[in-house]
Amino acid sequence: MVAPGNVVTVLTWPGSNPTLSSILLNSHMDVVPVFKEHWSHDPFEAFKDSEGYIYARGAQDMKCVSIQYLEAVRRLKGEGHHFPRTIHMTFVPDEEVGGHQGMELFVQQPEFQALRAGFALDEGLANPTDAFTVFYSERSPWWVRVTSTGRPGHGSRFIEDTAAEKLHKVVTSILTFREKERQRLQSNPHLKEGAVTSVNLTKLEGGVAYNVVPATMSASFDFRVAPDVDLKAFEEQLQGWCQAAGEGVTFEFAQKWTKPRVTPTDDSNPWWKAFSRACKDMNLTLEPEIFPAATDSRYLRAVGVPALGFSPMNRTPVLLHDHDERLHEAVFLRGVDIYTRLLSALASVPTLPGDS
Ligand SMILES: CSCC[C@H](NC=O)C(=O)O
Ligand SMILES: [Zn+2]
Ligand SMILES: [Zn+2]
Repeated sequence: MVAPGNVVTVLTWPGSNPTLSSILLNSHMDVVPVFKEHWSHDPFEAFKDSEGYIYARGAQDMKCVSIQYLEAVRRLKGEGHHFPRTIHMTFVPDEEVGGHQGMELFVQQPEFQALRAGFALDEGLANPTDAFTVFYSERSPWWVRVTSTGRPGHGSRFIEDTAAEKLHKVVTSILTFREKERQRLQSNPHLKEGAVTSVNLTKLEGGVAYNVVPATMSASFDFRVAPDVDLKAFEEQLQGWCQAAGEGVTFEFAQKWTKPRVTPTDDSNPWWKAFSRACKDMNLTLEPEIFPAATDSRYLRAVGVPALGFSPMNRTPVLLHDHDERLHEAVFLRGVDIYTRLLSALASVPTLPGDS
């Protein structure tokens, strides 16, 4: 148990050489809510239609991956394989709301240290093309609430220095920045979504009556900061926008990740070498990218475990968190084949400098 009511389940397949670090196959157990009325089938029945599409909340995010890990290990064991490195499967809670009651705590516990993870796989995203996306880093979620205070009064008057005017200035600064980043992404075909910083205005709060000018109003933003951004300078920029709007404008964080890490995707990283080699042997095309949102990989990378985000779903639209989340059975089953090969390769990576 990592926190009250939050359990991490670990399944272990011991390797033949216990001095080697292990392979961690992570997946989260929780899913996001549904709007049932917008679904073609009951989202909690895992209904398979006549074409072979499996409809379910979690079909992509990420029950598919948890089951594929289990099936790949089952197959390898059934075929009598035995690898040098231990394989652990971790099933964690709370990912969808930030992992604060899950992986964030687990990586600090002795039980995690005891796993001696050398490398981890975690979730990725579907890819609508023939290729498979693999994620080597993530953007940092910064959830920021800007609160503006000003002079109240009667709604019929030209009150000076109102909370709304100053909040409007901050909103404009931030949405102007948003547009700049959007243009930067749009104008450069080499840039993928995760390589620029995104922001959305997601909440506006304040006011009590039409004819009362409120003394305070707030706006909440979901920033996803690209991993190459200087975070100190970025926070100063936020401060600058608030200050420029006038007196009494402050901000606070509801989420603030400050330890972005990059898992190398070249042959200097033996795990990448084994992973990409196995994919090449299967004729899979890989598209390495930065994960646009946040997963538990960030906690693993931050404690020094190199991690790749990979959900083997090609020719599949990205439907996580969406209505009618679904996955074709053929893609799902091929994913089991893919993990079977990947695990054989990863659990056979020879002794590394950090091992023993
Ligand atoms: C920032 S904590 C929330 C984590 C969440 N992860 C999956 O969707 C996300 O919004 O990216
Ligand atoms: Zn997920
Ligand atoms: Zn999710």
